Amino acid sequence: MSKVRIYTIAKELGIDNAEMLSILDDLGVSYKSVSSTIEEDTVELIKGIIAEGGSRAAQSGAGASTEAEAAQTSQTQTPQPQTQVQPEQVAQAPATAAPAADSGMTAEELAELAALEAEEAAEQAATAARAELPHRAPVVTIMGHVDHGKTSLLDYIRSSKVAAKEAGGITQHVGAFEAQTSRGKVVFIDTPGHEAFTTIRARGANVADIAIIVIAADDSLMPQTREAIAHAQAAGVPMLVAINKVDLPQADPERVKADLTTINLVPEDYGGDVITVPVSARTGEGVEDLLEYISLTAELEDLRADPKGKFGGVIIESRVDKQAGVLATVMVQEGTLKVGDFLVVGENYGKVKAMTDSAGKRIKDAGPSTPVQILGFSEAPSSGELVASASNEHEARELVAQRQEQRRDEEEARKKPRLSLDDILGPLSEAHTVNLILRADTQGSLEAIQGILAKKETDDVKLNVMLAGIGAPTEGDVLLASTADATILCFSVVPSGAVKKAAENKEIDLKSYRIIYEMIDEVDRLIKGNLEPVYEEQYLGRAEVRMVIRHPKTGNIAGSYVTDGLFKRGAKARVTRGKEVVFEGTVAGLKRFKDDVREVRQGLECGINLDWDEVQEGDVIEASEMVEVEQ
Ligand SMILES: Nc1nc2c(ncn2[C@@H]2O[C@H](COP(=O)(O)OP(=O)(O)OP(=O)(O)O)[C@@H](O)[C@H]2O)c(=O)[nH]1
Repeated sequence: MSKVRIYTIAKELGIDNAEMLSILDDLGVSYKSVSSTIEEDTVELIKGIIAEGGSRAAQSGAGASTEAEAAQTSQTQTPQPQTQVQPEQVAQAPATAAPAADSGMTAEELAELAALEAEEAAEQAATAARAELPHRAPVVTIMGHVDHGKTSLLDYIRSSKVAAKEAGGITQHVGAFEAQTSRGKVVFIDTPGHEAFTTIRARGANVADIAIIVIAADDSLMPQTREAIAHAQAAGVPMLVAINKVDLPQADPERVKADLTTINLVPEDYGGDVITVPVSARTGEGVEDLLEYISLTAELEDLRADPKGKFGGVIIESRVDKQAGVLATVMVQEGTLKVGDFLVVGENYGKVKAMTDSAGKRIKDAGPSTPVQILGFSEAPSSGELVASASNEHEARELVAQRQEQRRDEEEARKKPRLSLDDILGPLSEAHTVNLILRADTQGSLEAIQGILAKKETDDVKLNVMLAGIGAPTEGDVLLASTADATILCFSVVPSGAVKKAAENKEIDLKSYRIIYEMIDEVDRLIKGNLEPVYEEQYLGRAEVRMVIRHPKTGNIAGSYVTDGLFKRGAKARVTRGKEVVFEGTVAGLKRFKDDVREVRQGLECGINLDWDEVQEGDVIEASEMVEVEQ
């Protein structure tokens, strides 16, 4: 029985890939990706379903609908889902006692539920609104080991996919170019390499939608291949593997695929979901397939942007031309950029005096996923800086002033560190993960270290080895660490002065070890630092209230005698009268005679302020404190 690729059959049937996957889900057919194959029988079944039209959901028995149907329904409905809860309903919810009784929920629970529903409805509305936006072209970056053919691949695509007329117009490198493929436009970032990619990310921008990892078929996985993969994974960008140089007699694409499995990237032929495409940048073999896979991946990513929305873009690169002045390449991400617009980058602004597309043609406006070179900045912005627009010069200046003020505030705040809830508890949304970049002298040491680390993970703290590389750490590692808040641990390799300095500048922990167990101790410390602290109540002491001193300002003070242990200011206090606990609170103040003191020991008299006016002679106050316990 022959098998057919999912995307091929989708194309044949004239439905998009997402819908095809949805039908397969309904039928309970398992697949890895759109390039997985399915049996002819299944294809016949799908053809039948499509011919029957709307009966698909019924046939599945689960009542599930495809995305296409969902989209149709949302179009026929009012824009806001019917279940949406209006804010005033949320506000009223706590007061509606009757439904609370009916549903068995408290008023608070009902309010919480209503708030959740409102949030969900708002999310649905946002998703529905987004689904109405037009698609945009994917932005692709090419990464891989030195000499594996990144530049050659870009050159091949540029020379074959940029219209000949326009190709003549390319006089200089602008950092990105647009290729026309049979499935539409694809934008390529023209500076290959993972450092360039992560430099942009380190400034807070994500410019590439898809990463192509180029691996030479005669060389297979090399140190920078692993680095490139780690950088793409850290960015959460989908990857396609281009196995290049397949024209060479010594090319061994199968070895590349087998090697990929050793770093947990399992190619489709091996039952995984990593798409590998054999190509030759020299002969052009496989390049069409690669472009096809790029478009398929983009389709699944459902890339959309609003050309009418607020403009947002990223600086790809900039340079100073002796005659023209500052030339900056901007990737338009949202909205439309027009000649005459005011742009704000960091704390500078400029006016777009002239704009050219990546083929060197003068243009007046540019929509999403368009790289443009603009003239108008007085200072060269850095790649990765975000670009915003302002409607006039006044607004641009105001935005710059706001940013300057914000920066000063942040600098001030940094000078006097204040603990936030996040500092104490850690960000609530994030699981505790320790990100590590490992560098060692040999593959053997790396494997030994990873073996030990795998046993260190606990349910509470996960270790994420973003990159395990042979050789000294690089500046690229420091960049990666800075975007992922990772620690770099080196075993038997030492960083160069430049890398050390880069780590210092970016405040990255970079440590070198000669003894594996010292390195593991460090990991233990990192794990410990990420564990939620566990506190235990510990008894401190007991005091008897012998008289109550009325105090108009601070409230009543319990004149007491410490019969056991000690009392501390700030300790927890529990007051018992006879056998009954009458108050629980804190020791707000502690006095010996007229002086405020931190603690009072057994056998001494003191004044205890509990911030509670009902204390009586004869009450017993017990003090305790919460102490962190070793785990
Ligand atoms: N036979 C063959 N040679 C190729 C192919 N692709 C690239 N090369 C050659 O491999 C060498 C390196 O190619 P580049 O494109 O410069 O590689 P790169 O990855 O951009 O290298 P760096 O920019 O130095 O990181 C050049 O001599 C290319 O001509 C290919 O598909 N087949």
